[in-house]
Amino acid sequence: MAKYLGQLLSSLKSLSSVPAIRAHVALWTGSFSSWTHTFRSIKTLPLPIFPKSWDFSQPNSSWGPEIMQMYEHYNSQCEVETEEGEKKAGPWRRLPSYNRSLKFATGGVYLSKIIQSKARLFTRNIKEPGAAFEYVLFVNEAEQRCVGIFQAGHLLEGPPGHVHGGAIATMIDTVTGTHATFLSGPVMTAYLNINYRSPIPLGSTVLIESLMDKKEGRKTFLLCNVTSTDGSKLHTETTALFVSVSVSNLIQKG
Ligand SMILES: CCCCC/C=C\C/C=C\C/C=C\C/C=C\CCCC(=O)SCCNC(=O)CCNC(=O)[C@H](O)C(C)(C)COP(=O)(O)OP(=O)(O)OC[C@H]1O[C@@H](n2cnc3c(N)ncnc32)[C@H](O)[C@@H]1OP(=O)(O)O
Repeated sequence: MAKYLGQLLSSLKSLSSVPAIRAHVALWTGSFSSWTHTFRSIKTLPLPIFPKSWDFSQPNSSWGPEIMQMYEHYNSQCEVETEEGEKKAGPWRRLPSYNRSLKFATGGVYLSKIIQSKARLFTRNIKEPGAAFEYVLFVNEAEQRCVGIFQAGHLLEGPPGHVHGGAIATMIDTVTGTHATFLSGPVMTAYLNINYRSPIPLGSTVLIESLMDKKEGRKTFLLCNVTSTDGSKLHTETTALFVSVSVSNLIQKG
């Protein structure tokens, strides 16, 4: 087990220099900037994972005008132009999103003994575009903020015509969990304290904003609001705690 885990982690680290998957890998291996700094010198690498994986955080035909408008708003701030007309990274970064975990480590080592080959990320396992969770996440490192733009599909109904509270909690966990991982490396949700203030109409798009509250040792505390996209309507307020974990302990427990 230790041997496989070592291969997995070294594979994750090396993949940090492949731009298309850098953000995804960083979520599993620690803070983005520290890894890019450490592995900046690696130029050519094998591509053992996600060779054909679909990045679900890009627009599809089911996206309505509201989610598209919000997507454009943040995406346009991912790359900005200097006064000299040169392009450079902007304050926001779009996070890619895949429906599966690692399958192969460097050198083609098959990881099915560690990660079930049929495992799929809960929010990305319904194939019909627009039917369930349509969302995209952006992170702002300087401001320690993360936002999710979420369009709720018809399969997420709870109260008639409105989104199920569990589906809302899932999206809050997704945004805050990703944010906490970005800030602190591998974490587990210890609690989500959610106050539901007003229902979310099915089919609508909402903004999920996660803010860093404080860090105390292994504990990362976050605040998260779900609002209408113009900010005029508050749907939920959440306080969340994530606890840093060692990946090897987690796998051994499982
Ligand atoms: C390798 C993990 C990778 C996780 C990856 C996460 C995100 C990945 C990013 C991108 C992937 C894409 C999407 C992600 C989408 C969603 C993210 C999902 C995240 C989850 O959905 S994850 C599943 C639900 N989650 C659980 O299944 C946790 C079950 N649970 C446990 O596994 C343990 O319970 C644990 C680990 C939480 C702590 O256990 P432990 O033994 O490591 O540490 P310990 O108990 O000593 O606590 C240390 C200090 O935290 C305080 N503390 C602990 N719990 C507290 C509580 N509830 N309230 C107040 N304080 C609490 C203690 O009081 C102490 O505080 P102090 O140090 O001050 O004394």
